[in-house]
Amino acid sequence: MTARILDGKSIAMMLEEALAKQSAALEKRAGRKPGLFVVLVGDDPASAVYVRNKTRACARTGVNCFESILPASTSQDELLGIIDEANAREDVDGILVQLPLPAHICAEAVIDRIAPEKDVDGFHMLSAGALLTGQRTLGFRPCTPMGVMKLIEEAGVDPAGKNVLVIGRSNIVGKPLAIMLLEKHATVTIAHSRTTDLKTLARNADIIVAAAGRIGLVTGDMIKPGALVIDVGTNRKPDGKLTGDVDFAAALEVAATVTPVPGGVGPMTIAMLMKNTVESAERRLAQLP
Ligand SMILES: Nc1nc2c(c(=O)[nH]1)N[C@@H](CN(C=O)c1ccc(C(=O)N[C@@H](CCC(=O)O)C(=O)O)cc1)CN2
Ligand SMILES: [Mg+2]
Repeated sequence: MTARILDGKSIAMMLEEALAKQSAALEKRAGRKPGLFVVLVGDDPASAVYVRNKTRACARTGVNCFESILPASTSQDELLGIIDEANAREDVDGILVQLPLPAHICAEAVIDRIAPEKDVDGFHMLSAGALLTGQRTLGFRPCTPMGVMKLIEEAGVDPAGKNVLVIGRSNIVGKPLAIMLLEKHATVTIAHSRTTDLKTLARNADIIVAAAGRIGLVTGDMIKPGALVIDVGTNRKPDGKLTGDVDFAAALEVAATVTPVPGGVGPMTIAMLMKNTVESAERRLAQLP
């Protein structure tokens, strides 16, 4: 059996084409493009790549990108001041602070300083609460879980009644994704570093989402034949190449559908960021007197 490879890059490009039309129509009504304010602190090379990919996606989707690239020595108070300024700007619909931040800065304090109506990363406490309580008109949903849900839909799999194993319990991926899957009536198990017998849980799963950040975590013998396997991992191998958490070649032999790394979840994350930004601009325009 050779699984279908779900091409996140081309799905993301199709979504971005639709968003470009939506933002062009919005620009005609509002007299300005949607605006995204992107903050990068420090010199983490991976973060620099992700921010560059986001600014390119802004260009493709007709979103104005305002970049604030700050040295690693930036203080928390300086950063909070920059957030306050972006919160007050009329031409900024979305604000994102690229994570991780340098160790001397408290990420939670910075994220919660972002005006909730501009929290297009969906990391603010209000967005998390809205997700947990199923409110769709308040806050935003985090981009990677949104991208995973879209990939599941594109795979033609309805999560209702399915056993889904989410490996990883981060605030960015595992926890919000579990809530979104529950909303779609899946039976969700969250596995993490203290989970015993991951193999038995995985063998029972109709859908596996691997988001633990460990090369080779999901091996072929852990996958139920015919399962959908979504790989959120972005790990660097010693040769510098990017790889996921799943043994991709082995998964192809057992699963029905598998996402690749690169070219799976990553581009979907960025497309969903653009979606949230355009949605924020729509909401803010609708509230003008
Ligand atoms: N403020 C945020 N910080 C972080 C987030 C986030 O959603 N918001 N998520 C991750 C990193 N991330 C987005 O920022 C992200 C990671 C990977 C990709 C991606 O497109 N990956 C490509 C490969 C890119 C490469 O060559 O390195 C792929 O998988 O095809 C996009 C976004 C942590 N921080
Ligand atoms: Mg990917």
